[in-house]
Amino acid sequence: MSGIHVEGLGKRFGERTAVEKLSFHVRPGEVFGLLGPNGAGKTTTVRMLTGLLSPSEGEATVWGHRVDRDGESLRKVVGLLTEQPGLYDRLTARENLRFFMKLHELDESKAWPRTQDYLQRFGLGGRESEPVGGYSKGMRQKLAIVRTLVHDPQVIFLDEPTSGLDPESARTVRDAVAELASEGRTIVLCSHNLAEVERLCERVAVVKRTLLAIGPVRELRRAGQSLDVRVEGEAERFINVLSSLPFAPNVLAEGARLRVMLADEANAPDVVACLVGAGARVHSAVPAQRPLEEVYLDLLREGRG
Ligand SMILES: Nc1ncnc2c1ncn2[C@@H]1O[C@H](COP(=O)(O)OP(=O)(O)OP(=O)(O)O)[C@@H](O)[C@H]1O
Repeated sequence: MSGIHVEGLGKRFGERTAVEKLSFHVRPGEVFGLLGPNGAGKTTTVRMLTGLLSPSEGEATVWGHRVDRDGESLRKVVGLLTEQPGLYDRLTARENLRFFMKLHELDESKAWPRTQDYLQRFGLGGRESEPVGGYSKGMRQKLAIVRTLVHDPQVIFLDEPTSGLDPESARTVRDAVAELASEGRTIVLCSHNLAEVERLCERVAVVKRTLLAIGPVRELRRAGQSLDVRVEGEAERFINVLSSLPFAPNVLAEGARLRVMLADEANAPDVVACLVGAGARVHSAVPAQRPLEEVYLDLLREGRG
């Protein structure tokens, strides 16, 4: 069974419940975003899914390996980039990578060419013999990602992979993430950078101890949709007629544009018909997606308590 299957997963630390009744699936080759505020249980979830913590309840399989009992085989198929890169400053990049190859009991003659290919792609080619202590933050992060790939894992968990990177390095890392997914690997991305999540992830789960929402980014952004309408002349004069529609939408006007908030997208044609009936010349009417950040903050507000 490929991909990730999580069913009713939970973790308690003494009196504190860090994760509760979490269920979701991640498909092979998918980049899946795990979002949530500080302390929401993302790291705890990732630690359970990589075999570092045992769940208090529920079940999960990662690429067919049960997280609660197949620890050894699980570690062969998962790669984990934690917030702290965990590299040895006094060792060179090559020595660091060799060390992790040994930990994974890999045949270095096979693992090294593949690893070197990633070093090249990440712009670290030719710097392998330098001590990591002299690397910039971006170089360290990229090396840390290469380190998570030494054993050619099918599933990769990335915790804040671009935090602290300059825009150019962040972009290299993002391109690399997309490329890893295109190779058929499954990627779980924990990030507070919603623009990055929007760019990379097909689907996201928003968690706060438990699951608040899950779905394709596009669909989440469509929830509570609004319609952007461009009319001829000042749009303000149509506010009253639209507000008196039976479903009483909230309407904002700015110049020739109207933003009409709709609870149900099926009402969009009624809005256009009403405007035309009131004498408006409608140039365009397009559904507007809300920024993921707005959707996310609303979900957290609703899920409070
Ligand atoms: N080993 C532990 N012992 C006790 N409590 C813990 C332990 N690990 C995590 N917790 C608690 O579990 C909750 C979830 O923490 P977790 O680190 O999983 O959140 P997070 O979503 O990763 O947060 P952040 O975005 O800040 O990294 C927090 O209340 C945290 O204090």
